[in-house]
Amino acid sequence: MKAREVNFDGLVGLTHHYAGLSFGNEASTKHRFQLSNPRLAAKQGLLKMKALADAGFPQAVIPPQERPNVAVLRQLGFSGSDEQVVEKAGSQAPQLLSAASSASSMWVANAATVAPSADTLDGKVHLTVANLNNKFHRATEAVATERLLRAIFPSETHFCVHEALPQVGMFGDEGAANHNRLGGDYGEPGTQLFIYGRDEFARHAPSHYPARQTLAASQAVARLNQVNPGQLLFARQNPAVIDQGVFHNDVIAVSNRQVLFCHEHAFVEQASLLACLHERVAGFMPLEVPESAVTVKEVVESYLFNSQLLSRDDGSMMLVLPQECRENERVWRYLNQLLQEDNPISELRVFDLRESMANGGGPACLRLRVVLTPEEMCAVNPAVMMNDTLFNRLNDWVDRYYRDRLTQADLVDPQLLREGREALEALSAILQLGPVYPFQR
Ligand SMILES: NCCC[C@H](NC(=O)CCC(=O)O)C(=O)O
Repeated sequence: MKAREVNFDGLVGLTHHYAGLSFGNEASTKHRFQLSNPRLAAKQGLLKMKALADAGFPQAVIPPQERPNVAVLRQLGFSGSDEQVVEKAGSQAPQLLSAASSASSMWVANAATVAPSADTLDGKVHLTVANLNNKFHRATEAVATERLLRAIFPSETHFCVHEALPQVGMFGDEGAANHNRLGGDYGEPGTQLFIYGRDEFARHAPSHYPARQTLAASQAVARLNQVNPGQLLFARQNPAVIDQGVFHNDVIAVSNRQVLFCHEHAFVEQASLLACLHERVAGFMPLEVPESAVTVKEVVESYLFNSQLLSRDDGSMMLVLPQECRENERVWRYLNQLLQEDNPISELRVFDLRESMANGGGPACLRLRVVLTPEEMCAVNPAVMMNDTLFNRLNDWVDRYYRDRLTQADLVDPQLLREGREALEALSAILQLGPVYPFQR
């Protein structure tokens, strides 16, 4: 039995809403204050998980975090009972209540950077939690993410979960969204390609939008994860595309095994990076999309590269795309042409993820890839693995607890806080997580 890639998808939380919190992420800015539908959002995500599990791709789920985050509001000076804290924040600083209520932990590609055991010096699977330092609402995820990952990967024989890097801009780290692994079979040592947008020492940075990932952070993550130094590469994302809304590398590139599917403007000195990958990766196959076929603007609108490239046993690959790709004529034409060409991609699969997409999160943002050997797989908390039973239970759970409309103004409702806690109490039992949530302690 060989190692397999397991996709862990974030389950959308009960307070999913559009607050325009992410400067540099154009979808977030564009949909600020629009009406959201948390129930639909959670169901759209669950349907993707179920469909991929049914198609034979190992699939698991990562639960949402407790929101509103009362502790962080207390840290900002709001006081009284939990309900009073929320009420005061809502009336005095609604934007802070929004940040403390964001369901952004759903985008688990930003939860951590993972190193499979085939790549590490101690032969364990390493996961370094991302500090998400660039955005306040996201930086508050790190502590709870660590706790959740420990509940999902409890075995210290097989797994090593590292706390996030220091919370400072110099070490801004956004996790797996800026990390690619290339190679042959999943269980063989791979080449880990870390992508950064900012190098504080060299003063490389875009001019308009922030670059969230730094080189210093990527290097620290590689050290913590004990990646064999011979398997490491660091490359810089093109600052011009960050300024066009490519706030994470997974908005402009996706890799799987020997394939790197990316735009021609994705990286600085792209030709030499690809030449280096040709030397390192046996059978390396770059699929570079030219600007003449799909512009960077169209990339950002359609999320073409925020797709999942999944391997079948016969070596062929399926590309999992958001429906926005089908709705863009030029993108869809390019994709159908790609299917005809000589490459492993043999199927396109489209999902409606509109609720998440409107905040800038596509199929790839919603999943964290973890390569596991059969033995490591057995050491994962089995209750998080997606199957018919879990799918039905989670759907019922969503029906029972989630609202179907939410605006920023609703966040102040103390009933939402109570609903959330009741729901997470039930969820932690379904997923056998133990008392992971702050209100349970
Ligand atoms: N990988 C996709 C991450 C999307 C996420 N969006 C947000 O947080 C938007 C939240 C809001 O604006 O309500 C981000 O930008 O980090």
